[in-house]
Amino acid sequence: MISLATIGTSAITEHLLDAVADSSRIRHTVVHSRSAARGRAFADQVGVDRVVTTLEELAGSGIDAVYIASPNALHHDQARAMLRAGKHVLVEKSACVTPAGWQDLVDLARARGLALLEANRNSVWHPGTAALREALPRLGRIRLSQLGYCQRSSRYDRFLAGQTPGIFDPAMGAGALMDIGTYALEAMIELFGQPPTFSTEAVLIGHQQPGTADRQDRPLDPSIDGAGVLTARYPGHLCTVTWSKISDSSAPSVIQGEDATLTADSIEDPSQLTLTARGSRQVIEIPRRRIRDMGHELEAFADAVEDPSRCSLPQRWTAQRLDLMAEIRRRTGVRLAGS
Ligand SMILES: NC(=O)C1=CN([C@@H]2O[C@H](COP(=O)(O)OP(=O)(O)OC[C@H]3O[C@@H](n4cnc5c(N)ncnc54)[C@H](OP(=O)(O)O)[C@@H]3O)[C@@H](O)[C@H]2O)C=CC1
Ligand SMILES: O=C1CO[C@H](CO)[C@@H](O)[C@@H]1O
Repeated sequence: MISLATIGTSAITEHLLDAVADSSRIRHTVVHSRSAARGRAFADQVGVDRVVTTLEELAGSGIDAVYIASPNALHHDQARAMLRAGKHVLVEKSACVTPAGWQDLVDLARARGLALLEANRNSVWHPGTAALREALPRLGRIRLSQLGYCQRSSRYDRFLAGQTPGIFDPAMGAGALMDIGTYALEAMIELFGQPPTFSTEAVLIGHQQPGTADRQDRPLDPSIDGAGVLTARYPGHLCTVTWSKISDSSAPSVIQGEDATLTADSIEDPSQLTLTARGSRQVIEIPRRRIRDMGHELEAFADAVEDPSRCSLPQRWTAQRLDLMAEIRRRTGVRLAGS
């Protein structure tokens, strides 16, 4: 039984713990919070005894593994401290702000024989993503694809009111690309590989500075991306990827081949795929226990703890995506702390 600690006491840790409750291989034993009171309240809610408030205590707490669900900018240092203490690490997306930070963690995990995975819900361990990959050969030559994840953030109103919630804070390694663009880009890389060339644009948002309310064309400071688009050029195939935290889309993701078209209801949590060929239509239902089911990545992590060599391929996908995201930020003028 793998003894697991959690870092972070927000809703996503609760989702992960729903999956832990279903697992016969992982047990939640320690809660880390910066605040003893918040940690205690969370630990009581999820039925755990031990609460720690520092990484040093966590490192010495006898756990085998850690799930890190703090803001992106903190992931690298927290993961590094845990790997150095000999703990396996499952770290939320985006795993690191920079590709170099991720490579540093991968090198450390390999040197110590530890599992290190990014907690990508829609990586190939998601049965919907796996089904998408399996269906691709039935499409014939792929010519056009549109992948997207656009969801207006519940925290956007606070941003509009002049606050900077973590998810829109450059200091926290956040923004639309890092928060949800990551899912569609991960899918693109897993399905089609790293694009040889691409073009990209972003919608930058920021707080009005005094005296600039009438200057909509003026770059705002500090600025972060609210939405973005990328067009990847593969040989004979164009793939457009869209992401937004300031507007919603219910449009499905679509992959068009010369022989058939494949549609996914959502790219971050595919639950229904439709394969349409001339004159035929096949619907593929992907059973799921709940919305935001983290059970697949949790079981993949348990497998990786048993055999850390299983991390190599997903680690490479993470590295490729973080490289791509760094280049997108460079081209679109998004400056995150530490990058
Ligand atoms: N897989 C998925 O579906 C989802 C993944 N995520 C990912 O989870 C991670 C956390 O996201 P989210 O919950 O929105 O983030 P929050 O800003 O809500 O922070 C999460 C936790 O981190 C701790 N924390 C917050 N701010 C700081 C800080 N400045 N310094 C140190 N610790 C801090 C807090 O725990 P405490 O105060 O107890 O220390 C908090 O509960 C991100 O990487 C995000 O991308 C998020 C949502 C869904
Ligand atoms: O991964 C994620 C999925 O969707 C959330 C919004 O509900 C995001 O904020 C989050 O980071």
